[in-house]
Amino acid sequence: MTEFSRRLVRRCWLSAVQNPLQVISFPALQLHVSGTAMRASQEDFENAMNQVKLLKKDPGNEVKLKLYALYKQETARQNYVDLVSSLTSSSKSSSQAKPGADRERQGYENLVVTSEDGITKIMLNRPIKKNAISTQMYHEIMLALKTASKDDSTITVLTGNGDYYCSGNDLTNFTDIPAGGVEEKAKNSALMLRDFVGCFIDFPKPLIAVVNGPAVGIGVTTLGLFDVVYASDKATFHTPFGHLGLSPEGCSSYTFPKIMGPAKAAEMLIFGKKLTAREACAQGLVTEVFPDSIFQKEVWTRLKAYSKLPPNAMRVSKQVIRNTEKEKLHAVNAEECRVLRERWMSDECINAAMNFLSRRAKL
Ligand SMILES: CCCCC/C=C/CC(=O)SCCNC(=O)CCNC(=O)[C@H](O)C(C)(C)COP(=O)(O)OP(=O)(O)OC[C@H]1O[C@@H](n2cnc3c(N)ncnc32)[C@H](O)[C@@H]1OP(=O)(O)O
Repeated sequence: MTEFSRRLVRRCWLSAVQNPLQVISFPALQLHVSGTAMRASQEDFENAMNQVKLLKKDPGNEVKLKLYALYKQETARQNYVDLVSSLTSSSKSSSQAKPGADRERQGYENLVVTSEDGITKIMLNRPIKKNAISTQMYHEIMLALKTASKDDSTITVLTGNGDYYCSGNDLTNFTDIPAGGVEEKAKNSALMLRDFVGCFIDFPKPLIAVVNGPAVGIGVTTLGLFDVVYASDKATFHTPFGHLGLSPEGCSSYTFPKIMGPAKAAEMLIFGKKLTAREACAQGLVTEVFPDSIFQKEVWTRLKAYSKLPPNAMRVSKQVIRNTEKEKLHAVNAEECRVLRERWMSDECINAAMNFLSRRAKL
């Protein structure tokens, strides 16, 4: 490693620890002082990124992840925009509901959770990031599901705000490396993922996915654990695990072959074949597809009718259908998380995540 890159890496690391919200600044570059904060200009930042690409020696996965964690901090201002956008969409969503009839649950940063007409609706609300699931969102979704499992609604719905249903795991989740390094990160992530998927396996009431747009990764794999999946004809279903150096999760290694047969499941889970909504419906992953123009109206009319059915009968029927599988599903979940823990530490996976973060690759 050259002296420059050593200083660059050290500076990045110190910057991350000391100034988590400060725009990245590099010692080899001229710094601009604005008020009390020191900020590198956009040009400085781009120069530094180019210098990193020119490093002769690979600084290793851990350092690369730290660099990209800092790279993402350049977008701290974007977080402000995200937050404002989520506030705007929350108020839009509540304005669609009848005044006074809708009970909005407070305290979620990236979800809007409402209960009305016997239906608890959990809406992923990070449209500017295509509803990618951040670490905080995993915890929020778990909390929302646990709360919904005990509330007085009869059915629970998961959907997305904006043009996407969900773009999968937030690929910046892995740039936040704890003191114990990548291994500790992988261990913690596997534990969190196991709990997250466990909440879907154990959910006691009818669980319905209203897939309003494209679904990626874990947004697709968990669909095998829903009771009913309605999709807009604009939705697509993509599990690009091969491209990302990953392996299946969400119990899809078990549910997908069962739902669509092993060959179709392999095309999706090994080769990352993207399905249209109609293909996903033909293969049994989706219950019914609706033209996007009438999707919301048709689906919610139907769900409101379903929500009036006797709640205990619905609950018991779900249990009869699902309970024999529960133990198997928990075992599959544990095994998928064990394999993923290894995958997350692999060069294949780390390089794929960095290619996305450095804007070199998209699906
Ligand atoms: C942590 C433990 C649990 C782990 C569980 C594991 C799960 C596995 C998976 O889920 S694998 C799937 C991971 N997802 C992806 O690989 C999708 C990556 N995203 C894309 O390829 C594209 O963004 C897109 C095709 C979804 C949409 O492309 P489009 O051109 O329409 O839009 P943008 O790319 O401009 O996206 C808008 C902003 O949203 C950010 N973003 C989108 N998806 C993600 C994501 N998954 N992670 C992080 N960020 C995402 C994107 O970066 C843009 O942000 P910007 O405006 O700041 O640039």
